[in-house]
Amino acid sequence: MRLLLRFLRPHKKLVAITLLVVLLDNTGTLLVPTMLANMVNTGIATGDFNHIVQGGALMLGASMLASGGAITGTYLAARLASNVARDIRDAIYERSLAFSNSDFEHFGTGSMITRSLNDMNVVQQSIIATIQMVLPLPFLCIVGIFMACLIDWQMGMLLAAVTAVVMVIAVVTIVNAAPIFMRLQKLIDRMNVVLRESIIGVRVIRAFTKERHEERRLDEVFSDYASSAIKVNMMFAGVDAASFFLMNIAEVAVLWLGGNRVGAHAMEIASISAVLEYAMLILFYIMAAQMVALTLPRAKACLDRASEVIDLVPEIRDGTDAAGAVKGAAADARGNEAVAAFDHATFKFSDADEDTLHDLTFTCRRGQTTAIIGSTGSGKSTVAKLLLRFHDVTDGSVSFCGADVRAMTQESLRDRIAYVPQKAWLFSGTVASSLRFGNEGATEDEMRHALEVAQAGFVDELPDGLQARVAQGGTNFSGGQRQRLSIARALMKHADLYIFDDSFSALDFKTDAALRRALVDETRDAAVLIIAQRISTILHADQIVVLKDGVVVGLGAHEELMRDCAVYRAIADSQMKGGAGDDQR
Ligand SMILES: Nc1ncnc2c1ncn2[C@@H]1O[C@H](COP(=O)(O)OP(=O)(O)OP(=O)(O)O)[C@@H](O)[C@H]1O
Repeated sequence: MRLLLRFLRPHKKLVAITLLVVLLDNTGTLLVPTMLANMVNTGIATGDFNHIVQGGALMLGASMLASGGAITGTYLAARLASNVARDIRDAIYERSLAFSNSDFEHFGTGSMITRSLNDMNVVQQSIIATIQMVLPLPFLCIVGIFMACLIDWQMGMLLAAVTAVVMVIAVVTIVNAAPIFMRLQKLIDRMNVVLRESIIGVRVIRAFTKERHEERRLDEVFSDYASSAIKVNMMFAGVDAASFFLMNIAEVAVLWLGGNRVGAHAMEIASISAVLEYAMLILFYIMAAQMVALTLPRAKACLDRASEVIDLVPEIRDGTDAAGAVKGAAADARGNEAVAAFDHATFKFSDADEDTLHDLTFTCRRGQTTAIIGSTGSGKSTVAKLLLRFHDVTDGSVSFCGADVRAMTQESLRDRIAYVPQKAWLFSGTVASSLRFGNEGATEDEMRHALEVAQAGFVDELPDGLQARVAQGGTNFSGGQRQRLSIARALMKHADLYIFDDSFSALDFKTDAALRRALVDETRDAAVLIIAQRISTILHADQIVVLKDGVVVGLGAHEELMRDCAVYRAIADSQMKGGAGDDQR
């Protein structure tokens, strides 16, 4: 609820106008029965035509107020709900941008999607229904009973008694239904997770002929959802039937007592219809409010789930950029300035038992290429993630241009790093829009130059060239083409540090060598960090860091390592024997 109030606050004016319009709508609705009774009791009974015309005109005014209020109220309520849902979605997305990898893992991608889309739809619909059906209820009950009392106090009391009984039944139903709705929301989440996994992994499922197994798994979650949904609908049906039954009982009671009161000359005949209308109006609104109230626990669960995301304090927090502002670090004897430096850096994933990286010390210098090699799982990509602050070290430090990365803002740090991730991911659009992701204001010449350096000449051969379509994830390109496009995207950025995380693995040896040759000029004024599995890719690096189980077991140039580092020698020997080590530059 706190979250809802927080997001309603910027729309204070719209909230006030909407409530006022809904109030006018209900006022008009409540005036009509009394006006009708007066018109019939006085005008028709006395044959006073003027009174009938005046009464009719007043009724027309009240009806117009009610219907105008209803139309405007519906529009304003929908507008308010859409704005609030949009703002919460924006807030969820904005918060997710600050998430570290473990923050993301905490929620899961499927759940993040459900929270942003499905949950917010529920909230949006609930806001509209609450404004129209729940909020007017106290006003309608109090004023309706009051108007009935004005007509005849015994009839008013009868209406008050019926209203109280129906209210109690409604509250009991709502309390019992709440847990089922909560469960329903969790099951939607679960369906989303399982469905997403099956759709993304459909090729693997087919390749392993696991279709039956997946069908069973999906059927299980769908069935769970279906049985809960059936329970809910049974409850709705029960509530519906009970409400109509009570409405009919109330009608009979009003007619019976009304008849007696008219017989006793305590009330006029048309007043029965006015009280009856108040009874029906109040009971209809209680019934509608009850239906809406049944869904409110679900909306509350959705809001709570949004709060969990929005109020999560991200694992990675911005520094002030003041104390540790990037000031440039000391240069080495050859005048190469330190860009990124690991100083006894240790890192452990929160759910891991052991350190993933342990006591790392090395420096990436401007104008130099540093390479990291090691067996799979040795922690190479984690080094890149620490530099980008997707995670923070658990001990020691990582600094960038002389400042501890934790003292910088994430934006100022990442602005100065160009990163080619291990898994080349491209956003849907065109080749040009993909490249502009790295530099919004890039000219066509700049894009062509980056493509040339990245050996992505194939773009020129596409019928639409730079305007060629890129599917989501870049799936309409081959793995090697994707890699080259994502390298070109990184090159669009003028950075202090270029990180290539296993970015040449899908390239043939010739392209790999040509690309690295072209990169030398392109990255002359920056530090380059290449993470690779192939010796041939890193052979000419100024320094090579050899990782084994998260520990640096060798640091130096190729020849030194071949001489002094058994792990490096073993990797090189295994690749040379396979012929992969031939440098084809
Ligand atoms: N989110 C995570 N939670 C827990 N452990 C993780 C997580 N991500 C990676 N690891 C573990 O950290 C270790 C290092 O992973 P990393 O991706 O850095 O290895 P890598 O050397 O880049 O491997 P590869 O060459 O296969 O890409 C692995 O043992 C991996 O299981």
